[in-house]
Amino acid sequence: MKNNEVTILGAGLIGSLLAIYLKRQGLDISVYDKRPDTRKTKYFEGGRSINMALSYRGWKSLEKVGLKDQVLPLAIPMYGRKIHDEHGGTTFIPYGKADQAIYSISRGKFNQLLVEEAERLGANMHFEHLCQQVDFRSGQITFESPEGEKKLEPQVIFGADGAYSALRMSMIRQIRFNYKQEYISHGYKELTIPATADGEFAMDPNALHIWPRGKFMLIALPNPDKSFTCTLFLPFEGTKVCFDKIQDERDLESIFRNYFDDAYHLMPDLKQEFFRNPTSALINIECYPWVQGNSLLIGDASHAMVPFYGQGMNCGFEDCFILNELIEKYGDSAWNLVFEKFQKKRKPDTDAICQLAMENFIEMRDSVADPKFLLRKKIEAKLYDLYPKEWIPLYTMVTFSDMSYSEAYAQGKLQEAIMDKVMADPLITENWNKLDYEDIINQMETAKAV
Ligand SMILES: NC(=O)C1=CN([C@@H]2O[C@H](COP(=O)(O)OP(=O)(O)OC[C@H]3O[C@@H](n4cnc5c(N)ncnc54)[C@H](OP(=O)(O)O)[C@@H]3O)[C@@H](O)[C@H]2O)C=CC1
Ligand SMILES: Nc1ccccc1C(=O)C[C@H](N)C(=O)O
Repeated sequence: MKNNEVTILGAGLIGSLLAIYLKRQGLDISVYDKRPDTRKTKYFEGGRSINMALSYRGWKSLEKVGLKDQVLPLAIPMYGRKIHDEHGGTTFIPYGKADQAIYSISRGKFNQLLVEEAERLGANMHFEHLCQQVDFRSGQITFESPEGEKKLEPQVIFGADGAYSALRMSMIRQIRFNYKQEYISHGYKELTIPATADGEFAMDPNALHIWPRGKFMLIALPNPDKSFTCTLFLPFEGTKVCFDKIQDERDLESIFRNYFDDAYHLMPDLKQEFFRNPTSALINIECYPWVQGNSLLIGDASHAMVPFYGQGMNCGFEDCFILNELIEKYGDSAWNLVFEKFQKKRKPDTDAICQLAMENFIEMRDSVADPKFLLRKKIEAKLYDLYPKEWIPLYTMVTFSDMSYSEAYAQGKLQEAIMDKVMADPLITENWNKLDYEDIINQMETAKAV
């Protein structure tokens, strides 16, 4: 049956925030998710969750709908990376200026908060509804639900149903839909560092901990219950240290004692968790167009990225913010125009952040262990101090600003080329304080003008 409803597929972080934005526009919203309602049933996430890092774009999108203060208690500020070397030593590398942080947050409670707010504003939430397909000719969606098969014909459909989107699958069957997916060679495993016996954090809670080991790494992000969610990233196969080579507890112990000894002593449940939790894959998805008839893909459904920049959620939230601005500008009866403007504006930006996320893996697992990387960061921080308009470090543009991702990417590449030249000086370690900073800025201005 045709109706005036707007239907959102997926009640994940993006689907729920989108429902909040659209309810505030006064629209009639129904959200359908294949999962059970996690507020009513104990739902096991499957031991495959990675903590997210909320940053400027995410906070800005939450603030716009009045949610920042409610979310803050769920989040822990991390002011920089704490690098753990193989001998148990640590180095701190700040993310930005002293008061700039990214915020560790886990998906469960945060998602519930967004679902509750959407419902409070009047969105109709339907759980255990698996979207099977969308027929673009009739505009009909088919769901499988506990009451059996259901068919709906909403006015507008948003696919916020994640990396394995059913809406996108239906679009793929249409003509001229470009689609690219890539599984990277590494997978991940969720592990835990629990609170200590006296109920404290086992490590500094205000940092993102990294054990960079070249081709692989372990990371840990803090939780409000004083535990850390750790994620081990290893190649699936083919290297000395890979998931394939960890067949039993002895293999596991030997790898942890060799490479992550300080963490090993903080992980009493390592063996159970390692063999119980699944090894999950990491995928990058780019596709276009995002619009088909009355339907639009948004969030991971249109641009699933690897997690290494901590931008997947922030980018999806920014999608909602930008879409909302377009609705405010063109009205909620001009969906075709809004969707067209949205995909044209957003696609270069999501391509840029997908690429940056891939590149940040190499930085996290390898570069951060190199003393020259630290020096490079120091020089860039000084340039930023001296010339705050002319030189903004890439990490700052992506994480602490809302400059478009594509602009940040382009500017970042110019800066990278100039810094490569600066760092090539064999005497750089002794010279760095006496560098001709003005000349570096002039090089940047020339590069921008070309
Ligand atoms: N920390 C983590 O472990 C995770 C983090 N994220 C973060 O969230 C960000 C945004 O994710 P978002 O775009 O909201 O996607 P999500 O994957 O978080 O949410 C999509 C929602 O739609 C559900 N769904 C999937 N297929 C269907 C279907 N056919 N019918 C109905 N519902 C369906 C999913 O259930 P189901 O999940 O059961 O498939 C999920 O609840 C990501 O970029 C990432 O940063 C996302 C996933 C995991
Ligand atoms: N949340 C994550 C999950 C997995 C991997 C990385 C992150 C990060 O946030 C990385 C951070 N932005 C960094 O650059 O140090």
